Amino acid sequence: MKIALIGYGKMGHVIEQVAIERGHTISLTIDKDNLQDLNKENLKDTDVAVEFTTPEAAVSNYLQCFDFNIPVVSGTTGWLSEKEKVDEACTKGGRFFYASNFSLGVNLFFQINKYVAKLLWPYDNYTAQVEEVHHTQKLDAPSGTAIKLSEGIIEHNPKLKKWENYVTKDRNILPIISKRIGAVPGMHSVIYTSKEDVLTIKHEAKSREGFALGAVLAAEFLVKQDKGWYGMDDLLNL
Ligand SMILES: NC(=O)C1=CN([C@@H]2O[C@H](COP(=O)(O)OP(=O)(O)OC[C@H]3O[C@@H](n4cnc5c(N)ncnc54)[C@H](OP(=O)(O)O)[C@@H]3O)[C@@H](O)[C@H]2O)C=CC1
Ligand SMILES: O=C(O)C1=N[C@H](C(=O)O)C[C@H](O)C1
Repeated sequence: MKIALIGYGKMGHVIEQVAIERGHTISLTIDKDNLQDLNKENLKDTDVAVEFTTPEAAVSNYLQCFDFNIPVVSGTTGWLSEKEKVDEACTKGGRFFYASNFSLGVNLFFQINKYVAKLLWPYDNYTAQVEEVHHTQKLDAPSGTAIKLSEGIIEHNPKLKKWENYVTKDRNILPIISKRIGAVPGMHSVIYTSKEDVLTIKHEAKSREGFALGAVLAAEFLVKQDKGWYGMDDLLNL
């Protein structure tokens, strides 16, 4: 496959490595300083774009690619308040694959998380909390993964009404605690605490390679699909 990389930062570089290892070529690299190169002429030899940029840039990058009939895989977090625009574009012909976290382990964690939430919610002695730790360059908080974990818990716990990104003793609110430390690639925990014990489910990324491999596998999957919005549950048959 010929892959256009949109966003050539920490993730863009690791995706390039993994894509080449899997026999793909990079047809185009777009970063903040050459945005004008994202055009029809430059994309004519591209099969799929892989987009890891910023919350502000992501949606306009997707829509531009769809206009040129290029399918997009994206892992950029923090833009989902604009989800409707992308939904609409996908009904009109856009091919899109989105995951807030492309690692296999985290996608299994999403499933385990819902199961544990279903088991534990009737026990009033436990209170839940989500914690995420990332490198100090991360722009958004809470992380996209922490939001998805929290939505999974709230879906299965009728006592919880919403999540908030602060510590609270309100038992109707699920707190998400965000920490920014050094170069941590990504750590997520769901913690249930009672007077007697603590039950923790935790995922720790050792590097960015797991995210990059997931994104390249998603690109290989997306080029074979029809228009629409896809995610890791489609890729992994979860
Ligand atoms: N889904 C997943 O599995 C993962 C998701 N992420 C998410 O991916 C995103 C990127 O992460 P990361 O690579 O660490 O961040 P970086 O800051 O290292 O890279 C982002 C790159 O995008 C560039 N950029 C900014 N604006 C534009 C634009 N309009 N068009 C094209 N490129 C642009 C930046 O350029 P410049 O430096 O010049 O500003 C930078 O090189 C984040 O939202 C992060 O949360 C990260 C890891 C895994
Ligand atoms: O910004 C990052 O680095 C990461 N962002 C994603 C998120 O917001 O969930 C995924 C991963 O944890 C790394």
